[in-house]
Amino acid sequence: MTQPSHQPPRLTGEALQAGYDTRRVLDGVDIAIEEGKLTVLLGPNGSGKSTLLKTLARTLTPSDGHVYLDGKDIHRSKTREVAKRLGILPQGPVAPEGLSVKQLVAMGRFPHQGLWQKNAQQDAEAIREAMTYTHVTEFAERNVDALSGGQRQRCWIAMVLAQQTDLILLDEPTTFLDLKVQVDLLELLSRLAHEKGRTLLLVLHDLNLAAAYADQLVMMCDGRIVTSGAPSEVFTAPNLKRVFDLDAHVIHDPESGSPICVPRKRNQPATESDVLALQRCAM
Ligand SMILES: Nc1ncnc2c1ncn2[C@@H]1O[C@H](COP(=O)(O)OP(=O)(O)OP(=O)(O)O)[C@@H](O)[C@H]1O
Repeated sequence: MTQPSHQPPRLTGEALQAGYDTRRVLDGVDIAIEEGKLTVLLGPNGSGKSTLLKTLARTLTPSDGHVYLDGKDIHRSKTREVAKRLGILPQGPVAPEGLSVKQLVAMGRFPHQGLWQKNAQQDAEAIREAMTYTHVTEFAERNVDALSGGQRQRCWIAMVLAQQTDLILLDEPTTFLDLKVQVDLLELLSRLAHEKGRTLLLVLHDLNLAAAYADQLVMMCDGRIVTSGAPSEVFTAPNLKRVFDLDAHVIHDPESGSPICVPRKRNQPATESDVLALQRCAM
């Protein structure tokens, strides 16, 4: 895939407070996304991962604090200027009705197309590459809304890749994908970071895939960052308990050394209310 032409971007958030109407979600978040690395945000449902991603990507304005992209306040920067540096795939995107896959992927090129300035050849090449990388070329002419959840997800990722930004933020990109495709996607994203120098920030729910592919893990709970660092440092049983309230053993993959969490079976005897709940399910 074409090499980005700029220096790797530096994205930082300082003392971020953000939320929705009167509801505060982020409560004083400081974060620096490492350049040319793959960083994964982990945390339980509702802990503020998407809110942080949106705030860093400029789609949500913080009530306090700042986000800096290459030293410049992102919320004071122009949309097109930011879109040339940063691409985001939000959670559960919806395509306009009747759009073909190729048209969707082509939407990723908008920051590169001025009113008077178009580079059709460069656009076509970026679209072709992104579709090849995500294995959606065979669907090119089909309507996005006629694809399966996993096929559609790959098309959205192709759109973000076609944008050819140095910084890529993806909110739960592996949703709907079967395990093999999840692994393929994470391999691709990892290559983009390590071979092409792109900076990636992902929200993932699969703890073991996150630990296997992330260079950096950022663990969140209740709108705050609890801990962050290399998986070998922070993917520990005490941290999993602290962040997810999960009782688990952490073992290590004999080949790669990556930490793996194995939830501990409780083996508790069924209570009266468990039996009643099972009976209700059987009715
Ligand atoms: N548009 C919104 N309006 C109001 N509240 C919202 C909105 N989006 C999220 N929230 C609330 O903000 C809190 C944090 O949500 P957020 O989506 O950031 O969490 P998350 O960690 O990404 O969760 P999940 O893993 O379930 O996707 C939650 O309590 C959620 O209900």
